[in-house]
Amino acid sequence: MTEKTSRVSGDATGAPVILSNEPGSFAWGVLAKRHPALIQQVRDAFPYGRRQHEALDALLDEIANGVIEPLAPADHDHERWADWGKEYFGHSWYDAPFLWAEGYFYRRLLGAVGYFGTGPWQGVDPFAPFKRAELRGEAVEEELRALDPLADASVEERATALLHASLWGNRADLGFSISAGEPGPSDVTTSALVADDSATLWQLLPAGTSATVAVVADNAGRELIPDLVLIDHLLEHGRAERVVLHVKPYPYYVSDAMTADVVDCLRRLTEAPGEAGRIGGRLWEAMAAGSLEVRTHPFFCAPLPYEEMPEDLRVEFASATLTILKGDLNYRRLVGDRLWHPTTPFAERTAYFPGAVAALRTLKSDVIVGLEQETVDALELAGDAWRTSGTHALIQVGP
Ligand SMILES: O=P(O)(O)OC[C@@]1(O)O[C@H](CO)[C@@H](O)[C@@H]1O
Repeated sequence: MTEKTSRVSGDATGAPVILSNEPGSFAWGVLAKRHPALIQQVRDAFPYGRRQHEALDALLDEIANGVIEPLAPADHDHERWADWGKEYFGHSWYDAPFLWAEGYFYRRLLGAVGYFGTGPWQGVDPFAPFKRAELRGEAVEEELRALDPLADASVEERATALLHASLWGNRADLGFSISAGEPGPSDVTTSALVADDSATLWQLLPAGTSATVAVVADNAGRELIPDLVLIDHLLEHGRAERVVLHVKPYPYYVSDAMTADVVDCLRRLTEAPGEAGRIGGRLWEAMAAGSLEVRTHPFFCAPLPYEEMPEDLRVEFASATLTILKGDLNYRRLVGDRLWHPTTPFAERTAYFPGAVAALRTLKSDVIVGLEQETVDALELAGDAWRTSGTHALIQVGP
């Protein structure tokens, strides 16, 4: 890693929890630079009134100069956050665990713009303009056109291409592009995979069985479209009889998908010509038939690792043949947001998971497990910020 590693706090597991208090570290940069830039983008995208601008100013000031304040007692989720944040309120944002601080930042941002209030801005997604622009953009257009030649490829080639499209779709996250610039769509290849358990993934889903696959979505738009195309492939080729797509209950981490985003993506697909339109039509029917179902749960916006998932979600994942977790944040929550030794076995970190789980993730934060030592050595030798720059990806299956 050429970047400074985040300062951390250790405990009995031996692997330190990532904090944001080391200037120059990735986590510090997210709080000190990415979040203020995001607030500016949101201000520019909406004609907010004075109340919202003042609340956003206060949030910026609190993060830069103050201490973490709790939610107002009248807020609907005050009690939940009072519990999750009791150790951190009254301390600097930079000294709280990075995972917690980011989750709470998004909750406070939504509060500041009136998302949870009773006024006219209730339910207005502050990130919707960015998501919409992406969905209407040339990159999506091109990606949809690229589905046409794939229709003639062999089933195996198609399966691999669609799995990789879903994987690399994770690179196109809007929060990431705030600090990293627009990712180039075609400058990455499978050789950038630092771990590849795709053979195991396909073995878990042999054609013709009655598998249920849970897909825990990450970003909308350029990530969700290839996720949906992969889901269509699983259903169409009998690798799954039923797919449950889990999305966020409210706007989160800039471009995370909610039900409204699934609807927008399905419309985008159905309105497209050629193969994309046919896939969109099939998915629309799958929704009506119940073989594709969208669900959400408050835990998806909780600042907690999956190890602490509630019982109803545990039962849900236990009943799936395979749960596919998309993206960097889900990975951090799956293995724990800590500086593990990179060769710590993925199976060890996911042993608590109630069923088979696959992570499809481009690397956009310091957390990593399950690598071979020679892979780590080669990555370190290359000298770039391989853990955080989104140039590398992984497919890992456990436990
Ligand atoms: O979960 P995603 O969309 O793949 O990534 C989320 C992300 O952009 O947000 C965090 C920093 O804000 C990082 O963990 C990661 O880079």
